[in-house]
Amino acid sequence: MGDIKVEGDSLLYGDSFAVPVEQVLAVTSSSVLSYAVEDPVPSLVVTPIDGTPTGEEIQKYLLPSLPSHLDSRRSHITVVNSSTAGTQKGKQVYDKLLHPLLQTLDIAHEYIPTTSASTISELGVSLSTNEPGLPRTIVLLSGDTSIHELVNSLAPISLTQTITLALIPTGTGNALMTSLSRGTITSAVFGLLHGNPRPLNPFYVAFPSDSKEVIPPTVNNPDGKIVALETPDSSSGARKIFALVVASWAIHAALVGDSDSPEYRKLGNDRFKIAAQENLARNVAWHGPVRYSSVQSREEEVVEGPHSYLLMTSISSLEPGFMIAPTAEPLSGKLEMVQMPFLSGDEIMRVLMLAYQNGKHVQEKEVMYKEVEEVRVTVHEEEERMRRWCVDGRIIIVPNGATVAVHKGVENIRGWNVEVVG
Ligand SMILES: Nc1ncnc2c1ncn2[C@@H]1O[C@H](COP(=O)(O)OP(=O)(O)OP(=O)(O)O)[C@@H](O)[C@H]1O
Repeated sequence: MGDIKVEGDSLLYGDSFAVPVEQVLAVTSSSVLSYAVEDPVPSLVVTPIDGTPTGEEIQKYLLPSLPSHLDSRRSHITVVNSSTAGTQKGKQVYDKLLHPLLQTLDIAHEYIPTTSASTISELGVSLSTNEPGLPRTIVLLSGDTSIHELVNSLAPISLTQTITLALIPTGTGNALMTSLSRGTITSAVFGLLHGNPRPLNPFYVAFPSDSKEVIPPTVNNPDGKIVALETPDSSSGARKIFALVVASWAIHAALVGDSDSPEYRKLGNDRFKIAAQENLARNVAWHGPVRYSSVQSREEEVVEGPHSYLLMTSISSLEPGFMIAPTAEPLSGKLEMVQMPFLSGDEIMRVLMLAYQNGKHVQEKEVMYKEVEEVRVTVHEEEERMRRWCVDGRIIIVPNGATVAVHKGVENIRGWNVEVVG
């Protein structure tokens, strides 16, 4: 028996123990749940207590009852581990931290480790064919690509259902969770326990029905392939892809596309850098009018081009330090557009390097930076490589003369309300 309280940087329980507060995950009526810093993943530590929480500072750690999304009587909880994500530590995160945590809190759940590149999409599809029952909570141990795949595999439904996603960043990039200040595994687990679900509000890109998708090389298919672009609502005309991070055309899409091609893959980790250098050295311009309605004016304006750079995003930093859209607010539904006219490779590089200085590039006269409702681009390019778009890393090729529309965030995804807890 004794008081349990926060003093300075420690959580104290009588004379028995002290835990650094940043390692505390939760204080329940019978235990302190914290983690031990271990390589390569933290592990759960459960310390039984029989004391009274005291003081204001301890409030944020208290877990008097389970939130609805973690209460297995009120939600169907599935943990999915994207096995190949990042450095493949998802299984250890589950074994050492998440599974013991869920067990200690008596949270019944199913566990699905991915066994192929289609496991996540299959889960997404199955959600609409299952009888509607309890609301679904999906804890996803993954990077951004898996989140994109899950959201984009949801089939249309007529009666709205809600899915709560709890994202634990085990991928290479983790741009979405980093932008939500939950970029570490333990901060995300803290968010899972104490955070409230908020709408994901993904923006979307509508491609014409005769667009194609580049499927990157895999072990079984080392050359990759190009297929017709299909989405779950393909029958209704335009192909809508929901985006969590980025949609781009021009040099950004070109270098992402090149770096994923079989030739560049052989270059290993340097491939993105080399693709960037080579694209900058080409000094080519992309042609086609960019029509946009800014939130400020709400009227359609046109930039005729030619262009070097066009990127739309809902998050501020695509990678740590690279602040491409300084005023972006993740989950807000807001969409920012960054455009540059045709510039030399050296100029593009100079301007983009300013993004590493807290997004200073937006003050340059060459950069157009706007919060937009919608951007419509009509692509006029003969060469296929100039008609490539990038959506969250996927490469889509549009026909010459096609118009691509990028629309700000929406709450409803083909009938689904997808929320993120954190
Ligand atoms: N067992 C598996 N075999 C083949 N592909 C898999 C398997 N498990 C997952 N995948 C695929 O690998 C990709 C992993 O993407 P994920 O976003 O989780 O990690 P990442 O690519 O390392 O991170 P980021 O997208 O943030 O850079 C997804 O496309 C997923 O479907």
